[in-house]
Amino acid sequence: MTGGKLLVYLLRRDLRASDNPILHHLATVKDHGFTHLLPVFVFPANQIEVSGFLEAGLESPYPPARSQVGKFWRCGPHRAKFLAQAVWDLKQTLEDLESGLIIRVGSAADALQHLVSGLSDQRLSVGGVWMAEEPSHEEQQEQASIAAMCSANDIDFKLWQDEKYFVDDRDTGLKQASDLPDIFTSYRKSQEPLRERPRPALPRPVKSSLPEFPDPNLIPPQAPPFVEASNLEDLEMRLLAPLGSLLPNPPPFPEDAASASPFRGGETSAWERLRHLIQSGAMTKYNDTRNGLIGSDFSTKLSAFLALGCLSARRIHKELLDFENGANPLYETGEGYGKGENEGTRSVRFELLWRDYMRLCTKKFGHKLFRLSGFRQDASYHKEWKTSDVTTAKPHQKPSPGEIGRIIERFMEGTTGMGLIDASQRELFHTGYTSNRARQNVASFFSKHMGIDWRYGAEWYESMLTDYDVSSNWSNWQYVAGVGNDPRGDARIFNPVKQAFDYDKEGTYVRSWVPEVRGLEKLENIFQPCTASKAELERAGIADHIMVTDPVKRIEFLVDRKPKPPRKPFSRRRPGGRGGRAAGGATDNGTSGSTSGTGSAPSNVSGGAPRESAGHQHQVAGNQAQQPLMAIHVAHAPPYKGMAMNPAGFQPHVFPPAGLYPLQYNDTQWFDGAWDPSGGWGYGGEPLGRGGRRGNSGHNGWRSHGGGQYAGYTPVAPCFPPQNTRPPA
Ligand SMILES: Cc1cc2nc3c(=O)[nH]c(=O)nc-3n(C[C@H](O)[C@H](O)[C@H](O)COP(=O)(O)OP(=O)(O)OC[C@H]3O[C@@H](n4cnc5c(N)ncnc54)[C@H](O)[C@@H]3O)c2cc1C
Repeated sequence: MTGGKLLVYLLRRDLRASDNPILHHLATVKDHGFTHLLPVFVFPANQIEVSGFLEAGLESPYPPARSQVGKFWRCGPHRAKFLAQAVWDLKQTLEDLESGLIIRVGSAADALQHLVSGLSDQRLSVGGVWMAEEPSHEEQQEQASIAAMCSANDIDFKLWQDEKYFVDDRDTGLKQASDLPDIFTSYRKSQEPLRERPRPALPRPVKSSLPEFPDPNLIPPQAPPFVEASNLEDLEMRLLAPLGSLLPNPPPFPEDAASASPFRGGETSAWERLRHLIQSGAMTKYNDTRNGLIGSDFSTKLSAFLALGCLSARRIHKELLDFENGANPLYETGEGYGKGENEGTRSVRFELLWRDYMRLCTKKFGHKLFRLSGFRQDASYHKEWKTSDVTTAKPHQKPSPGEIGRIIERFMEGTTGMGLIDASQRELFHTGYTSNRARQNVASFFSKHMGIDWRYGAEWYESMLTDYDVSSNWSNWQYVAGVGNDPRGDARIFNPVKQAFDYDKEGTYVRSWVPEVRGLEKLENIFQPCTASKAELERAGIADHIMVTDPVKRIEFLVDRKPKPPRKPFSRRRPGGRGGRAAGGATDNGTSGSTSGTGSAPSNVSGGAPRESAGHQHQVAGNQAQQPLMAIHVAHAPPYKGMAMNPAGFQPHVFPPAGLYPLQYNDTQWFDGAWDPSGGWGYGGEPLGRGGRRGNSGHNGWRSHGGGQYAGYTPVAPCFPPQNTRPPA
């Protein structure tokens, strides 16, 4: 091919042939100027351990791919395997198109330099390197190093717009990244109606339409000290071999448990999944089922495909459009075929916009994504996070760094003694997946109940999740940990016991992944085994289990048998106002709430979600119909319960300015309260108006706290003036 001009296309998270702007361009535009195309995928040594590819006796030039804070493998076995399958699937697809893919390990810049030098040795010229842009810090650094390498070798370098998002970057209306609103709802509103926003998906190139793949004999082999994998099994084996045992005491895989996301990596499998979701009606039902914990079809399970770019968000949208418009007979069997957008398809679009938003946050905040204090610019925010690192722990830290280290280990093993958390952590460990509902609870428990440096949790997720995505993972962790873009910050705390009652109504999920509790009968014991009587624990054979003898946290929670008092007639409830969401003070995602007095579970302890549900009102109504008879039990007598609050500095009848103020319950937990001079205290929803009614009964100013569903909380005078939380908004 002397005299030919070769284009190297470096693939990263765009592992697909369909809706791929670079392949589409090469397949459809005549004058791109290249005679040959060499698609390349490099397993990046800083993110994925590549020592399994070493030639015998040689050492890696790269440090182990371990995380910064917890020193976990950055890419654990589930994602490594899924990624290997996705890369291999793309290789086969490109071969079917009469092209191909070469697979390398190391740093992308090193690998490309080696290829460029090797190809020039053969007097073949590399004329260009193209790749799709990624917004995250390391990927940007990688782009810069490849651009520098190209410049040094006099090669054209082109960065393409990454087109795997729902609303294309060029259509958001944001002039620059810093224009992104800090509240998702504001961004969403600026993009609605979502169904009309995405650009059309690009077709898959047809056979022989791509520039010729170079003669394999001319392509230099993998640079030493590494060797190439000979087939998919070999690739998987080399990626998995160095990882060894991930935990000192890994939980055994429970009998009868099954992965909710048992899918192979790759574009082929992504399409199968997408078609199944539409044909089976699962997409249509999505809004009703999305908070499920068990089974494959309660949510789409498209996240891992999206994370690696095996599927683009706008391709999902396109298939949904075809279904809604009755334009593809393949989807005829799906409920609602040809009947336009339904609640399910609308909600899926909504979630895909959340994904966009997380990526735009990465663009806006850059490396702050990984910072302990998160996106917050707020100088008054001084939370002391607990750590297992003796060099950074505060001298007065309790538990000690050593004890925190052990707690983190138990968190990863799933033996904290908190059923929902342990079930989710074991599911994650065994399968690489856990639901969004479970993720929210896990992140909240770790960062808010335990107060441990949330980055350990985020890094563990990075290691374990098959669908790990830098923006979605770190932004969601920040959001739940109260340092990201959740306007409620520290005020949003999930009560994992109440959440288990709400979302694991029969205890099936916890029983499934924590088999030790299968012998217990009562739900409250399953969700927190330490609450069971000695006799019950002995009968179940777990009286000496560490989850029982030394739970990392106890959450006082009463199952109250008292019937719910009648609700205030709707006409007598105050409209609008601040605080909770739609009736019941339910926060995001239809977390159930209650409008009644003592004896009902205050929904806001459980809090909302790092995503709102497009159909939350529907869900809330559903939950209210089956109001759980539970109450949060406050461990200490509430000194101000039912009294007019007279916070320091504020006299009765001298109302403070509108804004957010902290309230305290249980001596340790902090919540925000929102004061609205027109309506009193609201605490529960998003105070700055994400829709919905106030969370509590809030009327008559100070007095409002004592009644309503928040009767269990104890506002105490020392909370004022605000401390340990953000200042009034
Ligand atoms: C602490 C925490 C960490 C998370 N880490 C990741 C991660 O690394 N990768 C990841 O893809 N998602 C992450 N999520 C978001 C969400 O939990 C998963 O996207 C979802 O559970 C994947 O299952 P699904 O595909 O069935 O989702 P569905 O409910 O079917 O949603 C459809 C798609 O919308 C997107 N989506 C849904 N919710 C969110 C969200 N909150 N943020 C961003 N995108 C969303 C996903 O791409 C998902 O596939 C995290 C959430 C939390 C609370």
